[in-house]
Amino acid sequence: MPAPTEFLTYIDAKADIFIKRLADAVAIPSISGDAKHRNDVFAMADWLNAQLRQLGVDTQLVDLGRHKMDGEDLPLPPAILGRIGSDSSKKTVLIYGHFDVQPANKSDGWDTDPFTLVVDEKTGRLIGRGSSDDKGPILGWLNVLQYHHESKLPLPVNLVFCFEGMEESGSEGLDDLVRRESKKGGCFEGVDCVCISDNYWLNTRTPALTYGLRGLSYYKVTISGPARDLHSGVFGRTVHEPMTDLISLLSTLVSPQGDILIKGVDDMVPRADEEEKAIYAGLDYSIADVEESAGASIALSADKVSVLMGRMREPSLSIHGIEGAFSGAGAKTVIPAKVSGKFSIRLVPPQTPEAIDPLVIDHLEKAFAKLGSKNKLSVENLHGGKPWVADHRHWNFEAAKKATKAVYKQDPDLTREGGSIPVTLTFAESLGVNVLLLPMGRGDDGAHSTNEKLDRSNFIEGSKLLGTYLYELADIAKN
Ligand SMILES: C[C@H](N)C(=O)N[C@@H](Cc1c[nH]cn1)C(=O)O
Ligand SMILES: [Zn+2]
Ligand SMILES: [Zn+2]
Repeated sequence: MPAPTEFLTYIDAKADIFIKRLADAVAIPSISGDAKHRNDVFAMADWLNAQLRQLGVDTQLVDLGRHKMDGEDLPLPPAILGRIGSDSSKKTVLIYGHFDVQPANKSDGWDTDPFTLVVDEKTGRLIGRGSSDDKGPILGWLNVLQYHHESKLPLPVNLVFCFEGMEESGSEGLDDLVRRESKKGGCFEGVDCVCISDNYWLNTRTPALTYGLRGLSYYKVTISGPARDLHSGVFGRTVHEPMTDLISLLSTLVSPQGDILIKGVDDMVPRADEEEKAIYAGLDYSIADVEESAGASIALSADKVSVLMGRMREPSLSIHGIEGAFSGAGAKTVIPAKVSGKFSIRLVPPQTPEAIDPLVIDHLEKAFAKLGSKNKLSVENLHGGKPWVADHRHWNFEAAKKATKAVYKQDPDLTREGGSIPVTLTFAESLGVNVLLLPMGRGDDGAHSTNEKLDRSNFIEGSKLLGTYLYELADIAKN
């Protein structure tokens, strides 16, 4: 059964109201990685919970306990579990999304306030933190619900929702909840498949279905020594400087060409054969696409296949920042007493955080010993998640392919995502069902970056896509 034409026209007709709702969601700065914003993540959970309830979803807020972040003991934001429909003749689809966002400050280089959604009428861009990652896609599901609620039409499938507020900070507490609720009698019992809309097309033209994610291992390496910050004129060339040690250590991790220099990490991954390379060669992607979304001509290679493999099927190591370093305006002549370098490794099968941790720690300890410094080293793993790859020949993907064809009049690219959604593998393993990633946004949305946006057409056509996918699933269930 195709999606009713009325559904498609309804989504078009209500576009401005849906954009207003996205503006309300973006206005809540639900930054999970910043203790100062923890109340906002709670406020965002309440906002979303109220929206779901208004649209007929039976929900509960689940307390996930507490955790330590940057030495502070904090309450974890609740997960929202919901259900609408319990018709045993219909398929049951679990929808996951996250309502937390990455940090954003105007001073990072945003052109506008990150938490005020700007509708750029000229370009059709909806600009604001979380517009693409992941508030826009979550609101896409609300748009689908709203049509059915207002038209008093039953959904073509039963829906179970699992929304969390800690995805950008390691999904703390969620794995246990998913495992618990997947058991007999749990909220997820009877789920036939999972759909996650939380990644991006490869480019700006071709819709995508995604069957793989990289995992993640995030590290904080701290060097401390002096009892306090020191004057470089008084102590320079007199003491071991933590920042000098840290920069030396960080420079041993990865080459400027992206090769990971920690022994054993790159070697863990089997090489791609010609058949696999042909998959990457067939994707609608070019070096111009990567350079356009990066905003500069800085691709590591001129070869499309090697660039795509670097993003989709190889591990990568990125250095993110240095806590405790002087970063203000002016020229302060300080020797910082304690500095922490933050870096992460994106993992691919068969790598896991457990297998990578000892290699990283051993590497850092040996490299630090070589410096002959009297400072102190400590290494922490802040969070991690395993990589995931799914069977894209499954009926869950077939339904999404048909829906894409119906809405976008195009076949989707089949992609593996370079980013991570830690809970994906937990869903796949605990429920034993297929998981599909159905992205709403484009490759140039700038998720995690400045001026994050979602194109109006992706929000509106993407909402149609999510609804149409549910109808295609119901159709497959009947045949
Ligand atoms: C792909 C997804 N939208 C996303 O952005 N995931 C994050 C997850 C994460 C882990 N630590 C911090 N964030 C990502 O891939 O970075
Ligand atoms: Zn993200
Ligand atoms: Zn996300």
